[in-house]
Amino acid sequence: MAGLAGRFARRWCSGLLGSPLQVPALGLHVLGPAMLASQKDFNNAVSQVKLLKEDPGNEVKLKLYALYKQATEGPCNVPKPGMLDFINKTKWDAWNALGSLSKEAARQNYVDLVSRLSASSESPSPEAPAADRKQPESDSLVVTSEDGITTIRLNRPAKKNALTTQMYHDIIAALQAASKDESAITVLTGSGDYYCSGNDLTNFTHLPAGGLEEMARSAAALLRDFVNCFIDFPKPLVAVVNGPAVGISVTILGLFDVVYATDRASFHTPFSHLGQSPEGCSSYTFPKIMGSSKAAEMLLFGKKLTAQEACAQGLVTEVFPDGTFQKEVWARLKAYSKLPPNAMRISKQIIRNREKEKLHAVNAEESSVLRERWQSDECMNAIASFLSRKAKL
Ligand SMILES: CCCCC/C=C/CC(=O)SCCNC(=O)CCNC(=O)[C@H](O)C(C)(C)COP(=O)(O)OP(=O)(O)OC[C@H]1O[C@@H](n2cnc3c(N)ncnc32)[C@H](O)[C@@H]1OP(=O)(O)O
Repeated sequence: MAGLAGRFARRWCSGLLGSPLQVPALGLHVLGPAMLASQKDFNNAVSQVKLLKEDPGNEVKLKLYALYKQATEGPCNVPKPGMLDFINKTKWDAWNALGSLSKEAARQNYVDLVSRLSASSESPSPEAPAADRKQPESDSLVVTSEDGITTIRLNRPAKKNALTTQMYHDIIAALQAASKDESAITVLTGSGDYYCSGNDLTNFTHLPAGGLEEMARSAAALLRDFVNCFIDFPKPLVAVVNGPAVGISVTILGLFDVVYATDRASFHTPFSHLGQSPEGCSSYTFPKIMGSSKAAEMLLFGKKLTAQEACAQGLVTEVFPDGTFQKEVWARLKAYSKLPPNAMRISKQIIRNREKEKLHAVNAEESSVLRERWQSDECMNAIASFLSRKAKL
């Protein structure tokens, strides 16, 4: 069996390497004619592929192959190979998946992909920023791609990774980019001793010209967009909870596929203490995950769970000793990231899709209730109290 698999792998690789290489069906650029790559750029890219220092892997080679065919011959125009002709059928599927993409757009996507591959194979950093991704506006978020994993890291350790308004925008952009990049898995984690202390409470102190009402309106709109990105995220989404988690960083865990936590982590949703109400679809996901009374204890009374308790309630997938947490979790994720990405994406779709409509409705309702809450005396007093250092949760 192993011999057969080895022969298959060798044939598969040489089959692809023998052909000019190529983009994801996802992430194809739709560009105006003025921005498209010339034939010369394309020819250069075809030559460049042969000079790549590292083997880009079969997935990428397949993309290169499909884009090359589309760019040179147009939409797939040959009969589908038989079921048992694995290699040619896979190549045909990849080409056929490009549908009616124009030759010019395929050429551009091929050139872009090769340029990303060349840049990453020249990068000296073991955890290089994804070359095709616009980096976040501030240093408070760091996005990297390596080994088939895109990692979105909250990077404000001095403030326990509290989420500023800019960070919400940057996370939205990072998730949108990750949904289209070549990684198989996306991870959210934190720098320093905390995973995240939730919404930065000073966000509420930057009052716009329209006053409190306008602040609440725009925060509710941003919250809704932010949570929608998690609901719609198409690839496996993993939380690597490296320390305590508070507020919205806890509630959105119900929208992740897998949650790994250090035994130092805790999970705290002190909404009533803050005069606020649940968000991140937790009013729906938490009762489903842990039952209504356990969910009520967390969401109404702000009961803080230890990592072990959160795991027993089903909010956390697995807890690791803090000393080996990073090593164990990343080794496991690297192994998972080698699994066929399309199979994982499709399986996630089957698991999640029937819930999506419901989750969007819940998100809309929670955001609208919070819009009112943020204008309440209870909420204003709690935030003033935190800011004046009278209260710590
Ligand atoms: C678009 C808008 C969407 C809004 C969505 C709504 C979400 C709801 C929520 O997320 S509710 C949860 C809000 N979070 C909190 O209430 C946590 C507040 N923080 C604390 O209680 C504590 O800081 C702590 C328990 C997280 C950590 O305590 P510790 O004693 O270990 O550390 P410090 O308090 O000294 O914190 C270090 C500095 O970090 C600042 N900081 C921590 N968390 C926040 C935060 N959420 N908002 C603002 N600032 C925060 C803290 O003030 C310290 O700053 P300093 O060094 O300048 O004093």
